[in-house]
Amino acid sequence: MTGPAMLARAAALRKSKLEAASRSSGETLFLYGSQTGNAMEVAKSLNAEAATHGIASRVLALDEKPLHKIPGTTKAAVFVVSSTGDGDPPENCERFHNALKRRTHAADLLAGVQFTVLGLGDSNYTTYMGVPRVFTSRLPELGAKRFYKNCEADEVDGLEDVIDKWKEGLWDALKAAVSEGANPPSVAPLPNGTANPPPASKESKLVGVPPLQKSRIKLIWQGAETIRTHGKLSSATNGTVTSLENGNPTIEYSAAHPFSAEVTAAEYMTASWSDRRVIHLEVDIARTGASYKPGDSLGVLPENRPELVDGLLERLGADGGRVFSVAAVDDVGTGQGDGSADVAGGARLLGHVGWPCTLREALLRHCDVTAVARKGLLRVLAEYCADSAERTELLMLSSRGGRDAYKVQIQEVRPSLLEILKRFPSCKPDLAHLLDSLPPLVARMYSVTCNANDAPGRVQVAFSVVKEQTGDGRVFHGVCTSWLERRLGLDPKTQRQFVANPSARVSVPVFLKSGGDFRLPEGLTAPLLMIGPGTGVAPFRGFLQQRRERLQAGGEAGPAWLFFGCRKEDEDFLYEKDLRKFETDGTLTKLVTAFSRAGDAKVYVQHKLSEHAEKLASLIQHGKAHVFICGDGVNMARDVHAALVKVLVDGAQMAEGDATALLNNMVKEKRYVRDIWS
Ligand SMILES: Cc1cc2nc3c(=O)[nH]c(=O)nc-3n(C[C@H](O)[C@H](O)[C@H](O)COP(=O)(O)O)c2cc1C
Repeated sequence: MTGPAMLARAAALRKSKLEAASRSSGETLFLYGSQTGNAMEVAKSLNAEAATHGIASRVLALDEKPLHKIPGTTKAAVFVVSSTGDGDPPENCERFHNALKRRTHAADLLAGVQFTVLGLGDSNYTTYMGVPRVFTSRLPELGAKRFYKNCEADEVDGLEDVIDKWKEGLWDALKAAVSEGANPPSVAPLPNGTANPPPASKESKLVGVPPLQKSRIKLIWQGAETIRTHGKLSSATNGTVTSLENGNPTIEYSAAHPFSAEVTAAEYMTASWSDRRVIHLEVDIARTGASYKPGDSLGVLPENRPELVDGLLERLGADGGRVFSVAAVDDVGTGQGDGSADVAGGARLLGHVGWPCTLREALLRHCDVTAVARKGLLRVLAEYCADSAERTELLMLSSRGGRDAYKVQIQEVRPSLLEILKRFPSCKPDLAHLLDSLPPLVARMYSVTCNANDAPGRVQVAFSVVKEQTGDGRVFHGVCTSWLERRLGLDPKTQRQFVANPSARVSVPVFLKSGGDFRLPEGLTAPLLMIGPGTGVAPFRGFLQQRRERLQAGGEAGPAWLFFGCRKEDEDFLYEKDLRKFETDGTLTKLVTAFSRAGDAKVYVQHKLSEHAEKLASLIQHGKAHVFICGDGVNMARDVHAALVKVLVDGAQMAEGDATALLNNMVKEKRYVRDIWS
């Protein structure tokens, strides 16, 4: 037999073995990649619902189960994935997503695995369904077989209805998929509604209570010794554990592996009398050896408020200083809980917590305890109420029938986990179940606002201190930005600025992330149209520093326009001095400002675009301009897009359809790039 024939035969043999292995065994998985918790909630509730259909399954974040551990152990997989940034993978599926994209796998890597993909996205983003579409195209290329239609749920249409409709056919298809071959794994079907004993009379009137998302994990309490053997630093006094690297150019830093960067400068950029606070922050990254370009972002890993965490520990009656490891509840042989063994069929559960660690560390740095409580979490909390009225109330809030109450009492009022537990005093949740139900505390991304050569060894970012009025008149403080403000010792009332102190250095855990297509075009000739209201101006300061550097090296340059918007010239004109200087030294051809609160009528950047319709239309149509939009709010991006269509209609007498087609084409050519957040 020739070499290639032998290889082909070996591959065929491997494929049939794999197929046979996963036909006769292998589990059903709901795998999610989720940044803000939607996909996680959907996957967890699908997993809980599967039990009501008699299907035994497991739910995992994608990075809890490496790609190479899918074949052989997995029979059917339902992937529920979203995108973040500009078509970027959520933090908890970065590794899986990157592995999936790699072109070096055997074409039959996933032979025998059956799948379907539920993508969550928002069609306002340029790279709509960026990540889910990687899954829908790569899984079959690697030999996996689709057992049910894929679905794309768009935030614009509302996720729930689309997902409910898609779910209708899912269960029969999944049952058929898992029962193909011998010994389908199953559980006795549970009655629809609660997965628990017959409800009390008031409960029985509730409509659409979701099935309970069972705990996947148990906690294994350990001595502090474990921490030392895993090379982490521990502080016996406050029970916190940190695994932050302090500078090693060979390491690639990421959310899972941040760098502890010293703060070198920080100051308010907004007036002392303004209720809006924007902070310019600079950190030292010289020791990382990392490089970046304008358009990239700095990820910051925040901490919850210590008082909140201590209050939670007290309410839970738990000792925050105790160290724990994690094992799967159904773990039989593996999962020694010592941090070295994989658990649950090759998965490392609760990977985002980075166990072993203390309970306080987990709640302080790894679990989000202030996010809007998901219905799945409320359903879990209901399970631990001794008082039946409290249980019924929590079940109602988690139910389909309680949709309006959930909106008002949970989404609008935004109670933290501690506030919910205080409202339901009889609730004594199991710690493992609670930790497994809390969403991860994810990194917050801030656009780099400088050019590397203008701030050697440093990175600068700008961020608004987030505060929102809640439905009951309190103020919700953004986790990361208020943590940074506190950590920097800045005081908005006195406008106290940060002063670097060598004997009391302040550091924050960070990592850099590529901006993808959000880049200053090569060369100088293409006209630039930059639209960045508020902190959306941040990347453009970097673009303009980079452009100035290129201009100094000589060469013909096309025009560059910047549209900036804020409330008032003397209140929140971010980087005013720098922007004006760019205009006077010729880096910027024109700086157009929109002050929304300067006069009687609100003026925004989109209004200013219309004022320059003819010139802008010519730059876009004939000059092949590159258009960049950056800023807070999907609405802003939508309004600016509509204004650009109008610019082409009014300024170049194009038909509306042609104007839209031109802009869509520019998106494809990467000449129209947006970086928006909400
Ligand atoms: C900062 C940010 C960036 C986003 N980027 C994209 C994107 O590039 N493409 C897309 O289709 N949806 C994008 N979305 C929409 C999300 O994918 C969508 O809201 C989804 O429901 C979030 O699911 P998750 O909570 O599981 O992460 C973005 C949302 C945010 C907040």
